[in-house]
This record gives sequence, structure tokens and C-alpha cells, in this order.
Amino acid sequence: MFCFKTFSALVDHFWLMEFGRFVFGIGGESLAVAQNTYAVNWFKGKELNLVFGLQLSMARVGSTVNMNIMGSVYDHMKTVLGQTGYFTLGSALMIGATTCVLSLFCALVLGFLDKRAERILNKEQGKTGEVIKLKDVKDFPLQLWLIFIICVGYYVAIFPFIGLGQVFFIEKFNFSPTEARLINSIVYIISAPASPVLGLMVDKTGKNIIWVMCAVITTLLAHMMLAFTFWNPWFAMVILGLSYSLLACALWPMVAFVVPEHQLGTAYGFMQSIQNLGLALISMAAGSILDSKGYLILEVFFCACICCGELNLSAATRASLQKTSSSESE
Ligand SMILES: C[C@H](N)C(=O)N[C@@H](CCCCN)C(=O)O
Repeated sequence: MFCFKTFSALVDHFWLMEFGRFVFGIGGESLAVAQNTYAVNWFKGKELNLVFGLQLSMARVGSTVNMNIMGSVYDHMKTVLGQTGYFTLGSALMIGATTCVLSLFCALVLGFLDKRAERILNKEQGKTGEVIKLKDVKDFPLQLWLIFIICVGYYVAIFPFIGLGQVFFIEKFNFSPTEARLINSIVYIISAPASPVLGLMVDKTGKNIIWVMCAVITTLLAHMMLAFTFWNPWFAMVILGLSYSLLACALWPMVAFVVPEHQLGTAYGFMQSIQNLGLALISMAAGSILDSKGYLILEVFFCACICCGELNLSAATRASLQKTSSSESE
């Protein structure tokens, strides 16, 4: 998938690059659905939140390395090839794409180990034989739809903010581009080591929904600090990094508490589709708010998105989700 995208840079066809990005999106998100379902199948009732924390941590190590070394890889290719332009860009991206080959290799080994473990543990026998039909979606419990809404309300205030963050720190806090890039990537840098630790904490204490609430409230506080004060933004960004890591460890495993095993893949697929639909729409809205109204109103908009997630955690919902998550984690 990534090779497709990088090949189009090599041959200098922008439309092909856009198509490659489209294919990459389909592949990357399907991979995430498979990872989540796989983790639940093997770790439900054990250290599931820790496993989600570890997955997030690995993904964030990848994003941080990518954010920080691709510039140097491009510079190196410029020196080696003695030119700039699309061919050099494509070659640098091709080097980046080799990590996908490593992923493919690991997936094949995992598939082999999975089959072997199923055979040894006789997992086939434990299967109920139930199959998912798309029309089962209408039977998804209310709690699952609420998890979807919390997910979209929360993530639209994180990913699009990070997308626009660098210019925000330059304009509002007069940071240099390098400083702005660093503070903007701190959310991912923090989540690499913090996610497994926070995941373990959620496993030990249970009560995923309480942790999700804490994460949503602290994220709102961090956004409000960035919007309405001129306090040192490092403080707010560190809070944002910790809250984001906590939310990701506690929210995604909750899907497994409210749907049966045979519906897990569909439930995670829907969760990511809804998340991505929200991200696509809100990213466009955020860009247009930024252009027409500026950063203060944009930050107020992000605060409003988080409030939507928070409002979903009304008392009745909280009670039902908490009951489900506590009984599952015991
Ligand atoms: C990639 C996906 N759309 C997403 O948002 N993933 C979450 C974490 C998912 C839990 C671990 N598989 C993220 O915060 O990146």
C-alpha cells in the first residue's frame, strides 16, 4: 500500500499519489480493525487494557520516528542522488516503505502462530458457530453506539488539532518552527512510554468508564488552557499527551465488554468508520474556521467537540457502561 504511494512520487503522478493514499487509508484502518479484534480474542479477561496500551505505544514509536527521521532520510538521498525533486522524494519514501515489508513478514509469522495456537488449544471447539450479518448492526446495544460517539467526539479534538498545531504554536506563542514541531509532537512522544503504564493501571483498577471520563475532562482542561491563557503551553500539551494515552487504553477495549465475540470485527470496523468520517468532516471544518475566524474560535470549537463526547457520559449511560465494564474486568 505504502509502496504504491511512494511509486507514484517516483514517477511524478500526483493523482496516483492521491489514489495510493486512498488505498493506504483502507489498508491501514483494516489493519487496525484486525489488530483490535485479534487483541480481544486472545486477551479478553486478561491484561486487555495493557495490550491496547502496548499497541498504541508501538504505533506512536513509529509515528515519532517517522516525524523525526524522514527529513534526514530525504536530505541523505539528496546528497546520494545529487538532485532534489520528485525522484529524490520518491526514493526517500521507498526507503520508508521498507518498514511495511517488515510488517508483512510479522503478520505472516503471527498468522502461522495463531493457527498453531488455535490447534493446540482446540479453540475451534469453543466457537459458537454464530456468524455476523450486516443487519445485526441494528441490534448493536446502545452502549456501543455511545462508545462510538465518545470516540468520534474525542478524536476530532486530537488528530485535527495536532494537524494544525505547529502553526498555532508559532502564531499564538511565537515559537520557532523547530520548537513548534517539538511541542506539537509531544502528545505522541508521551504516549509511546505512557500508554502501557496507563493500560496496566486500568487493568489493575478496572472501571474503564471512570478513566475515560478522567481523560475527557483533563483533555478539555488542556484545550481550555491553550485557548484562553498564555500559560506555558508545554504544561497543557503534557496533560493532553497523558489524557490521550489514558483514553486510548481505556476506551477501545470497552467494545469487547458490550458485544459478543462474533460481532467484534464488525463493531471495530464501524467504530473506525465513524471515527474517520468525523475526522474527515471536522478537519475540513477546522481548516475553514481557522482561515475565517482564527485560532481562538478554533480552540473553542475543539472544546465543544470534547463536550459532545463528555455529554454522552450522562449519569444513566455512565451507570450502564460502568456496570458492564466492571463486571467484565472482574
Ligand atoms: C488508527 C485508528 N484510527 C486509531 O484511531 N487508533 C487509535 C488507537 C487504537 C487502539 C489500538 N489499536 C489511536 O489513538 O491511534
